[in-house]
Amino acid sequence: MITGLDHIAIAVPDFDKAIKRFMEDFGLEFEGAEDVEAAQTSTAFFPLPPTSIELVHPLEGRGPIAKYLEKKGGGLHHICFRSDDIEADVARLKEKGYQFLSETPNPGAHDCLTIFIHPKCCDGVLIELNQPPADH
Ligand SMILES: CC[C@H](C(=O)O)C(=O)SCCNC(=O)CCNC(=O)[C@H](O)C(C)(C)COP(=O)(O)OP(=O)(O)OC[C@H]1O[C@@H](n2cnc3c(N)ncnc32)[C@H](O)[C@@H]1OP(=O)(O)O
Ligand SMILES: [Co+2]
Repeated sequence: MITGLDHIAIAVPDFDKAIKRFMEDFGLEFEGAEDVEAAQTSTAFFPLPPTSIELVHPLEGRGPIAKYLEKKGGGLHHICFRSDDIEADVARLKEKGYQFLSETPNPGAHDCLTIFIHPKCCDGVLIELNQPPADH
């Protein structure tokens, strides 16, 4: 079951500058940065309960965010729904015809399991589902 809006992600061409902007100009709490090798992405989180802002930037210049930045320069990249049973939600949504971008969930930030639905399935919005670890 989907239980909340875990985060809203923004793709940024200058990671340090964007972190500074969200901290200093918008006054948000900076939780920290985390490189997610499996997603070839550097992430930075700003908790804004009950959700968070996630900044995403290419890790070592490669991966999906690099391609997105090449085309668009930056912008709102995806939204992420939190799930309490990601396998069940994936199965349920697959039955309805949603196309997932991997066969199974992969490691994401904060030790979550994470999987993406193709934007063409949701009116052009890239949707991530994640499930926090059991001890979260
Ligand atoms: C998991 C760690 C972390 C976390 O929260 O825990 C993250 O969130 S990491 C986030 C980075 N990871 C991903 O984005 C993985 C999923 N994304 C992909 O697999 C690709 O980016 C994909 C398939 C969405 C697009 O890749 P492709 O190689 O097909 O790129 P194209 O440029 O050819 O795009 C095809 C088509 O999709 C549209 N598009 C691309 N990105 C987005 C987007 N973020 N939002 C909406 N639409 C998007 C693009 O414009 C093309 O549309 P078209 O009409 O065909 O021109
Ligand atoms: Co995300």
